[in-house]
Amino acid sequence: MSKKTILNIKECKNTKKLTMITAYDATSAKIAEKAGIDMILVGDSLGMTMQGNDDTNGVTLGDMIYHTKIVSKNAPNTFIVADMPFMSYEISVSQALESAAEIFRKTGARAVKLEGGETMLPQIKALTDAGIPVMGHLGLTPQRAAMLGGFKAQARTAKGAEKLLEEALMLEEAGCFAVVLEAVPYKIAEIITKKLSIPTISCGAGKYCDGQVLVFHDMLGLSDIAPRFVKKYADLGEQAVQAVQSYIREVEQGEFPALEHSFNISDEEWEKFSHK
Ligand SMILES: Nc1nc(=O)c2c([nH]1)NC[C@@H]1CN(c3ccc(C(=O)N[C@@H](CCC(=O)O)C(=O)O)cc3)CN21
Ligand SMILES: CC(C)C(=O)C(=O)O
Ligand SMILES: [Mg+2]
Repeated sequence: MSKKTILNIKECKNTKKLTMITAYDATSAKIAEKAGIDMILVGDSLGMTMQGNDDTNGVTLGDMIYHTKIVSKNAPNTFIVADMPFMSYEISVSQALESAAEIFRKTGARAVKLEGGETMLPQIKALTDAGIPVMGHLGLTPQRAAMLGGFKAQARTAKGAEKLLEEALMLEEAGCFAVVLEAVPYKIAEIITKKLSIPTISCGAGKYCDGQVLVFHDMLGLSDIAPRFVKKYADLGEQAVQAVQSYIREVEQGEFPALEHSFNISDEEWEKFSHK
């Protein structure tokens, strides 16, 4: 399987559901590529999954570059999108261009994702004009959680839904090749999906979007947070604790390491040594 382009991704609208998962390190990148995912997101959710913070706002451009480089190297045939972290693009168009250029040059990401609607249109236009594909992100935009009153579902009023639809259309017009809709009612996401000609990617936006994204750690049961839109496909966190407990018990009881985990020496050499 070879690396997709933004054209391949756009073509998936109305033909094939797009699948996306986050990855932050070599292990998750290899697993995602081996499984055959369409796109990997190096999400700023790494501030929570990798760094153990309560939000994503502590993540720096340097952090994103570090993790995206590792992911690109270990998933060389998968389309990789890197999140632009908090305050690396909001200040000005030139800041956005410089930050995205650094990500693009140094990491092997094929696109960047940034959060926000109308106020980010100048940044989105400038990046796409400069040749850097942009994935939009609307609805619950975690970098603005403080303004939204927490990690709360969005567009649950008629007025909020109107605004969301308008902004989604603006993002398409500004040049985004796809847009993530996070934590919005599925009926609203369905309407937006029908009105846009670029793919919509659901993260808690229901089944009518053109694709879906989940955080690696959440779907594998390795995460502390559990938004209602996550389905746990495995319980690796619990299995890992049990495995470490078995290890502790076996070491303490002298069962591990056994002979099969140990190196031997030939009898001849042993004789020579032990008579010294
Ligand atoms: N590991 C991880 N998974 C994510 O999905 C994720 C991150 N980190 N970090 C960035 C944001 C934060 N996200 C979150 C975090 C919590 C809820 C949550 O607990 N929501 C509640 C309340 C919803 C409401 O009040 O409307 C829920 O029941 O889903 C939702 C999205 C989504 N993103
Ligand atoms: C949850 C997804 C959409 C994201 O932005 C992230 O992982 O950072
Ligand atoms: Mg993110």
